[in-house]
Amino acid sequence: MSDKRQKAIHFGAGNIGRGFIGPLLVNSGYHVIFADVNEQVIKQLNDQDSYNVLILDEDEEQINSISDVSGVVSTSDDIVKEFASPELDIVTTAVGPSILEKIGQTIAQGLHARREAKQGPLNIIACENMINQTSTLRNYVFDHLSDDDKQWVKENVGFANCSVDRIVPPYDPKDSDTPLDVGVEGFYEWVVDKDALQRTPPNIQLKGVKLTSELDAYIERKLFTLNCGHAISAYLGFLKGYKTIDQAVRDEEIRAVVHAALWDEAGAALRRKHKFDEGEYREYVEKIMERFSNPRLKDEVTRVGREPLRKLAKGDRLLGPTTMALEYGLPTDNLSKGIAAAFLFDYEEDKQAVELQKRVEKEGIEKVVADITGFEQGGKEHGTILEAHEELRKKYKQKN
Ligand SMILES: NC(=O)C1=CN([C@@H]2O[C@H](COP(=O)(O)OP(=O)(O)OC[C@H]3O[C@@H](n4cnc5c(N)ncnc54)[C@H](O)[C@@H]3O)[C@@H](O)[C@H]2O)C=CC1
Ligand SMILES: O=P(O)(O)OC[C@H]1O[C@](O)(CO)[C@@H](O)[C@@H]1O
Repeated sequence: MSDKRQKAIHFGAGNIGRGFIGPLLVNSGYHVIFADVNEQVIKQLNDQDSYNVLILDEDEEQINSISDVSGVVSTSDDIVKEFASPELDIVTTAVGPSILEKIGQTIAQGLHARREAKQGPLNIIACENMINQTSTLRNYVFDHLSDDDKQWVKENVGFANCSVDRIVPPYDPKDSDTPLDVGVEGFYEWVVDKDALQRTPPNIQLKGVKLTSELDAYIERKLFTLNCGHAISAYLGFLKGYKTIDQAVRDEEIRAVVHAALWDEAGAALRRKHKFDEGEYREYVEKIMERFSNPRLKDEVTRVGREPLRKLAKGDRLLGPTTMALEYGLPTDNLSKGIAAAFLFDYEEDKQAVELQKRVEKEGIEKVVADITGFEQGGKEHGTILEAHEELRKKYKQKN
């Protein structure tokens, strides 16, 4: 690697970091420095020349070798020093929404060091499954900056929101040559708010990234279609005893619910709000159903359903489209089945699932549904969810 090569720092050397964002930055010409708390992964990244990204599509066998990467432990001083490097151009994250607060402080220290070193502008993009996650990260960063640093950051650092879509489940180590290898689907979409970006010399063109001034439409389309359908497939699949998403969507009953939720309910609302072309949106939904059906991904329902309280947050993938559909007077029966199934996700290894089940046991399902969804007890939508919950509970939980 030449010393003058432009650098990117990516927080989170996990599935999406190694399987999507890192490779895309490398292909754009950056040397990528992964920053992670996992010291073993960081050591492997520094010890190995490269790792493989395996494309796991049904009709495609492809292996891409990713080199020109290194790692730093994100809690060490090394990461702060990297921020002061003249070659640093972009900082990205894929650590999980709940970790953004923690790395906010590290990024603030890094930006302070960059200002002290009199280095130039920079862009920061958080790639998490959450609406406007970079704005959230920016707030955490600002919590740790002095007034002078804040002024410098406002003038020199672009915080751009984005939408990020590629299914990258944990990869079975038995199937790979090295523990760093990842298995991904061929499809990917990374859409970034172009108006929030700072101009940074020498302006590397990010390859494979779509820049837009209409990010809200892309974010809602992705979260309320791909993530919504995924979550419904996961929760209904879990109830019916399926292990993976492809098994769940091959079940005719589940497939019908997911498809109707996406096309007739969430999709109908999205098409009204964002004026998406009907034909293009239909293709988008069909492509998503095909992606879910990919047996080579072996994507477990418990991974896709992870953290049900986050997924049941207002504005997230289940309640977001439901509220939007209700605003347009559209049906929500299938979305409500997905929501009801989320309340039955009693997966013992998931902390949020355990917490949710404890609340239901203690406070009763009527109250918990009302508190979490915001739909009033006695109201129509609350009733639809409760009815679906009762039906699913009786059918799959075999309790009276
Ligand atoms: N896996 C996927 O298909 C997709 C995931 N996402 C989003 O990307 C984010 C990451 O997801 P995954 O890659 O699946 O998770 P993951 O668990 O595979 O990776 C997260 C990584 O963050 C690291 N980490 C945790 N705390 C950290 C800290 N304080 N500093 C630095 N690194 C830290 C972990 O050690 C881990 O390597 C989530 O927000 C997820 O919603 C978005 C689109 C696709
Ligand atoms: O990563 P989260 O938000 O827990 O949700 C799982 C979702 O993330 C993805 O891994 C990537 O979008 C999807 O496969 C799935 O809908």
